[in-house]
Amino acid sequence: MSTAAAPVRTLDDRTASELRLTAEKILAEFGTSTATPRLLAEVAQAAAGFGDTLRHHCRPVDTADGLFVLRGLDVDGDAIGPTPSSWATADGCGASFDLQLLLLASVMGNPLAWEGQQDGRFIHNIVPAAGRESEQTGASSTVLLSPHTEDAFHPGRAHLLMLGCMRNPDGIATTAASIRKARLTDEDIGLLSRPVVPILPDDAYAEAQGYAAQAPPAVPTLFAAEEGPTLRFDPAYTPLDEADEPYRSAYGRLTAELARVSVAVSLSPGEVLVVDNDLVVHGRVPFQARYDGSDRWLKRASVRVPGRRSRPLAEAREHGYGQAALEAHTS
Ligand SMILES: O=C(O)CCC(=O)C(=O)O
Ligand SMILES: [Fe+2]
Repeated sequence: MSTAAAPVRTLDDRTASELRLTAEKILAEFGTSTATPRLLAEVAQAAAGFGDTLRHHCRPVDTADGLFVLRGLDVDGDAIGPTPSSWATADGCGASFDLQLLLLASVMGNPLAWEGQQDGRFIHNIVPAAGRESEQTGASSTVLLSPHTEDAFHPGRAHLLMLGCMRNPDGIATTAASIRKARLTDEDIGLLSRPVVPILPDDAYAEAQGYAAQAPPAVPTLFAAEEGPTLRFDPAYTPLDEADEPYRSAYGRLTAELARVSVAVSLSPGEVLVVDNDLVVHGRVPFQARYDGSDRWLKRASVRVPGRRSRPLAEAREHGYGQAALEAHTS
């Protein structure tokens, strides 16, 4: 893994304060960042009114890195208060940043929420939680969070994943590996483009894991989209032992290639990592949680980009394990 510099887009002070003031005006009106229909309508309207500079910074990922870091947002480490001890107790914490992320997400596309994850919230809190150290979810810490496509089990998963940093005192890195940088033989690409094994719901979705109405659909790992290859990859939740040997070894070579091209992005407060979820798998290096209010704290938003054709059409027939993605704005 390298720490090669990720592409950076820096908001100038004026644009950053316009974003912050807009968020704070909405907060003052509603008194909370809880996404009610009225608040979402106001967010959509405000997002549509932003000028060209902000819009330009929110343009699609445009390099083979498959990601960029947006800089210039302001996070006041004292004002945000202590890091919450779990997502469930994070309501109202960092509310201005929640709304700034929601506004940015609304400029980039349509923010997504899941009924079954973090109670349907549009902005998730990623904090280490006691007792969950070794899970493969955002709440873990002592284990490597293996590289994965976000919500890979679902056809309605995000096109873009945004990770905004509130606090990261030990500089713990998010890892990111782009399929556009990986080198694979045509034979491996052919093998991995066939639907052979399913991707099961991850541990953040207890209800979906109990879904038994229909069998899990086999899905391809790689897809040749018009603009280049895309991937759907979550080895921790892929029953690879159901696949034949040639497939398993091709999968192993893909895993090794992703490790080879992986970069480490250590976010500082106010930085937002934007990852193209069709190009890049992300993860996190292990760390020791403190559980004293000073822990690493990220905010996460998921975005659908209307009209994008980066995925197999057959995904439209998947059941999604009974999970529904909720879109913030009717488009
Ligand atoms: O904590 C991180 O850096 C990434 C965690 C993660 O995979 C996520 O929030 O989706
Ligand atoms: Fe993730």
